[in-house]
Amino acid sequence: MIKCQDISYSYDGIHTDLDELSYSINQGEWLGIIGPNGSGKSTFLNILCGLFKPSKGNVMLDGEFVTNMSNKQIAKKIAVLSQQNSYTYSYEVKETVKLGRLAHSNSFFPSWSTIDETAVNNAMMMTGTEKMEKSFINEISGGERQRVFLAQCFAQETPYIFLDEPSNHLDLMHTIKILDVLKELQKQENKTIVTVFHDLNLASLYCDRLLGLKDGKIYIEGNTDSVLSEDLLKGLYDTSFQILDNPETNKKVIIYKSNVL
Ligand SMILES: Nc1ncnc2c1ncn2[C@@H]1O[C@H](COP(=O)(O)OP(=O)(O)OP(=O)(O)O)[C@@H](O)[C@H]1O
Repeated sequence: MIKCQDISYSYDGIHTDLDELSYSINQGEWLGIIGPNGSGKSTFLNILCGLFKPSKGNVMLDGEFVTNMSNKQIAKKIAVLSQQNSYTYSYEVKETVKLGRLAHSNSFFPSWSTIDETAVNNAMMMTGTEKMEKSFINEISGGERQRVFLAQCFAQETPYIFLDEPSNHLDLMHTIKILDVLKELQKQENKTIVTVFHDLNLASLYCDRLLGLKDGKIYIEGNTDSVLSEDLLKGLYDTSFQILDNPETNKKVIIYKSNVL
């Protein structure tokens, strides 16, 4: 379980980018974080996993203060896909996925076990990256690279998986394939998933609960169906939506509305 209490964050020490946010994420649930650009979604995610230290408040991960945990201790618990993954090096795809196993090595020069090899191969199968294992990551497409970084997260085999816009650059088939893999991991291995979503239909389909941020504060939160209401979404995004029920899936369908058509 992750519990954060009164966390605030400022990038420049002047403006408040997250404002006294308190929230809990339960074991085994899929939380979607939604909200307009600049509302604090990525900042919140980075604080939850210890990448950013809050200027105020604290985060507890399974009963321990994140700020008291080493990077390796956190990496054994949380795999993170950031919005912008850097690849200033030109590693091969499989070498890049293997970096996900560093969290589990106990020495500076880690030995490679069959457990590591299996984890990497499974992660590459899950993401459909196995056929490009010898390609260099600076010589593949944006969507292929996104799947490589997702594979790196899966290879880390952590109980928590945090993904900032996982469908970035992915075509529709790969979007569904990856999100289905995550749903299976949640159901079968009780993993806790936290994803930032801009596509509200994906949030509707996959998330158990939604947290809507606006101006660095919690604007709405609750189970997915209760958050996906026309009034609440209009207030969150300052634009209108139509919401229908899909009788086949029992999920809400969000119809985007143009202001000029
Ligand atoms: N590196 C930075 N330096 C200064 N301010 C930043 C930095 N990164 C983000 N901010 C500011 O912090 C606030 C929250 O940004 P954040 O990236 O968390 O928003 P977001 O909800 O993830 O946005 P998006 O949907 O555009 O990805 C914004 O006002 C943004 O301008």
